[in-house]
Amino acid sequence: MPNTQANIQHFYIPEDQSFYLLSSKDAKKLKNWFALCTKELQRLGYHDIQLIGKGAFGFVFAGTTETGQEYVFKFSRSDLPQTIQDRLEEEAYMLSQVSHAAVPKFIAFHRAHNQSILVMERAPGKDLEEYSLCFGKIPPQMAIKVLLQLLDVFNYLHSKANGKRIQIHGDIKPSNLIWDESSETLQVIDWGSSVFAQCDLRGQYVSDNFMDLLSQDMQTSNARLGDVYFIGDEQMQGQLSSPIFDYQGLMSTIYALCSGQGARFGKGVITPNSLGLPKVCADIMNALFAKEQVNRSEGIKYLNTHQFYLRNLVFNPSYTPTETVLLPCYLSVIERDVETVVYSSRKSFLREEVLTDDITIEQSHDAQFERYYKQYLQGMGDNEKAFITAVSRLGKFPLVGGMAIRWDKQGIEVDAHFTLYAHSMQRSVEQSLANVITLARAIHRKGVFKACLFDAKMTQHFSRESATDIFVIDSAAKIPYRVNNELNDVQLSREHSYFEDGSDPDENLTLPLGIQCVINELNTIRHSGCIIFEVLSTHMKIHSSLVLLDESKEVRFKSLLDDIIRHVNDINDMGMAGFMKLPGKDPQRFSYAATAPEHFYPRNVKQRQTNEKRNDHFKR
Ligand SMILES: Nc1ncnc2c1ncn2[C@@H]1O[C@H](COP(=O)(O)OP(=O)(O)OP(=O)(O)O)[C@@H](O)[C@H]1O
Repeated sequence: MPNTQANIQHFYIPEDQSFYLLSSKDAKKLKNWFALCTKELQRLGYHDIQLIGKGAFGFVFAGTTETGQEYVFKFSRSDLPQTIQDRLEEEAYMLSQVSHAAVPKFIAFHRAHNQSILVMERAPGKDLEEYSLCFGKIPPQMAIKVLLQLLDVFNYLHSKANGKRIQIHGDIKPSNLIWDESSETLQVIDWGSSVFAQCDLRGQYVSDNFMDLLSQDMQTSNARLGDVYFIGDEQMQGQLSSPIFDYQGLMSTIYALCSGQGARFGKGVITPNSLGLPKVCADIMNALFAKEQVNRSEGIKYLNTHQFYLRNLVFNPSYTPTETVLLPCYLSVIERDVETVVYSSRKSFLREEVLTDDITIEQSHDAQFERYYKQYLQGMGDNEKAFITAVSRLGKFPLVGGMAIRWDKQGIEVDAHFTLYAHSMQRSVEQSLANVITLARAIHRKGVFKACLFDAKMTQHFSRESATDIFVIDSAAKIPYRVNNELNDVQLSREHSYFEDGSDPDENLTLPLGIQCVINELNTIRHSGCIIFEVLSTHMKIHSSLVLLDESKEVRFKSLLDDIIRHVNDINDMGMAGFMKLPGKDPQRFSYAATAPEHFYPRNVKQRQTNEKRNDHFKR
């Protein structure tokens, strides 16, 4: 088991280490590495090389062959332990075993200078996580298409026909499904968790003969963990590998896509019955999410025997359910590329939860498991995990701002302000914000949760040789801000300092008096946003997203921000400290609610459609 204590060092943990938050040395190393990969691929005769994705294990490039075929090159991260890097070769082998139209073909596996590269065909389209971030919750008719196509892949994968071994994918989730909008077809990628199944769907050992059974250690699971945000109980508990894993991944995927979330944890609050799905689909989802294994197995059986019924469900393309905006997001006048990073007080949020070891599988060397630990999800209840995950998802939009949620006896009080830099994503962002609120309403606790979203491209970096040296300050270093008069009618903003309720456990950096005085004076000028100081032994970062709301004070505001830079070398402590100011009118209040209201796809759509058609005809 990884040492939890050792992993929990900083409170404000970015979801993913943004390139823009790396020290200049690390950023240069990564840039050089990308350049090297690109050069290497060009040398091999590929053109139009671009970085198209990154995951926990590696980076993915795309390139085109001389004959115009598009390939994908998956590089393992060179900073991972060798045992994990070797997994890419196993992934290549498992992919090479698959021959299905919905799976990109394996091309080659190379190892050069300690660097492994997996080459495969490029699946056309967008991965479904990105798709759902762009367009929000997917409609039920699309969900059914995704579901049926995945069942078709499973049908092939899990079959023993023609001497084939039962293979499981083991990591079905939105970002591993590439959706081609024009043909409405999907392709399944990322075979890094794929194994040959030890059991079939009925739980019978899979083996061709008796001797095989004797020679195999049937007590030890060969399962890979998959993504902890999407896997089911069987895989999480390290049971023998079976096709059940894929059905759990499938249902988590459909659930996440239909609810606009990035995980399955919220299913007890944003229930399958609240997603606007046809009742039969919600029933199947409920069965697959059931606590009792027997109900889950029944659900899979039902799903497989009722595919015909699902295929023939009728939807009304003009039907759009009404949606309530619980928290608005404001659109910036200018659209631009923002590298959003979320810093939140999730560590103190978790600290209140009882830490229990709910994982029994020996997974200490699994990178996914590390990620789970790093994000402090282990030991939390499902609703809390869902809430934290929903906040993290906000960081995937070009969105800046902040939010403070306070739980009290009557419910929650929410102070928030968000600005979105891509107008087309407004619906998706507002759905994600609504999810944060719905999940917060289902959690009973006392205290405050705070989250700041800022653009990592605006972060100011300072470096020094060692912890006892002073930081080198570039004369051009400036804390950026923008001026906005649009919010002038808003009442004086409320400050949310992380110190506001006395000494905050999330704060472990003591700022020098000079900076504290500047912050106090800044607080008297109408502005919103956040400023966060992060001091490491040889690297210091000042993250910010400041909006001045009183133009008449601009000269003073600017000079105070310059004063902060001047005082940087008075800091003789390490850790983090931050301040957030929200322009909030009155904070919004919401009562507690254990679950979202029920909502199914309306029945008799066919009849309504026919009536509508008849009326249309009549009008003509
Ligand atoms: N064959 C492919 N065709 C198109 N896009 C691909 C392909 N393979 C990978 N990608 C893109 O690269 C991203 C990362 O790839 P992949 O999921 O295989 O990496 P990983 O390191 O295993 O990620 P994870 O952390 O999800 O396990 C995908 O989400 C997808 O956008």
